[in-house]
Amino acid sequence: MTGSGPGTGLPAGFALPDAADIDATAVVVSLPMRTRFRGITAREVMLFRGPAGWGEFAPFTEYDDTESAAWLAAGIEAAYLGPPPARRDRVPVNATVPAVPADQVAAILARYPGATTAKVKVAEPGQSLDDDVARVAAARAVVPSVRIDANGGWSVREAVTAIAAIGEVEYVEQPCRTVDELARVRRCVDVPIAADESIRKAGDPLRVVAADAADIAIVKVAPLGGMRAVLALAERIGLPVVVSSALDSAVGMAAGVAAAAALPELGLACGLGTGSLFTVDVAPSFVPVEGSVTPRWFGATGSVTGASGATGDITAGGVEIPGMLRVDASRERWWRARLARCHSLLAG
Ligand SMILES: O=C(O)CCC(=O)C1=CC=C[C@@H](O)[C@@H]1C(=O)O
Ligand SMILES: [Mg+2]
Repeated sequence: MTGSGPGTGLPAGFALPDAADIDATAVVVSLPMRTRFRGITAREVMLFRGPAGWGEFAPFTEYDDTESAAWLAAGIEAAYLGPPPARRDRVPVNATVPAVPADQVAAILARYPGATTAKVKVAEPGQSLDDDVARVAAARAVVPSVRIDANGGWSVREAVTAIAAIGEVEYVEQPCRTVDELARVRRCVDVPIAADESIRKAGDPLRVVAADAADIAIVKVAPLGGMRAVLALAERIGLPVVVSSALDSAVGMAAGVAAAAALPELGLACGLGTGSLFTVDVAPSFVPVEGSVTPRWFGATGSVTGASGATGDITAGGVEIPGMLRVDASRERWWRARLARCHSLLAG
């Protein structure tokens, strides 16, 4: 059985491990968050171990199996192949500011020591442009460079108005939902446009280039099918890239940092500092030092304590999962069924 193909990122000829092998070491945890982010206050992730270390399978719960299969490929790549060779030992990261009231921004930025760039969420449903302007201004008061992410929340007209009101930013990420709208906004404003959902959720991630819709590509390891898929896309897309997290645990973050460390060129800060959004993680988070994080891999060496198919603590390869983070039996069954379905899609 091989697992290569579009959207998986696994190399041709790679022997897909059996679902039962993955299931045997799989653990599902729920990481509590300090601040609501993309509508959630706890992040569920499934973790498993292979010969190269830990891998993560954590598509957001509302994602369907077809989209989620790429996330499984990324976890399998991590656990069975490990990281590609690194070209640098420091990866600059941005601070990530959720759609909080402006008076909370400074406290959030304090968790990113030395970061000089903040990515501020805007266009949150139920909030106003004044809220966005105030939040961005609060970030600008602390860091020299601010980028914003609208997650497709604006129409073209709203985007043009909002960008003018918000003022100078490094770039605007996904101002509108579609590629054509991005292209239209890009023609109307001077600020660079970054594509995120238009790449990670697209049938063809290169369409943003053909449509002249973006100046910068946001690339994420899990949705794109793995570290090697990100490197291949970065080579083909011909735009500066920003490797960002998918709200990963420390295990998934290790893959994001490894991909960023392996890129031939990295000129922009990456969105890999979201470990700070969790109150507790499965390993010490990638907390920035002087604005950068250091690649680290959660390997397969050392003893394993604890069993996956039960409650209780598990430690292995630098990962420490306290039993209290593990989900209840019904969530565990849901994740294992999802794993089996996505594995079938990869195998097929
Ligand atoms: O880029 C960052 O600073 C952090 C990552 C981040 O913003 C996201 C992670 C996960 C899901 C997404 O809604 C969100 C994004 O849109 O980029
Ligand atoms: Mg984004």
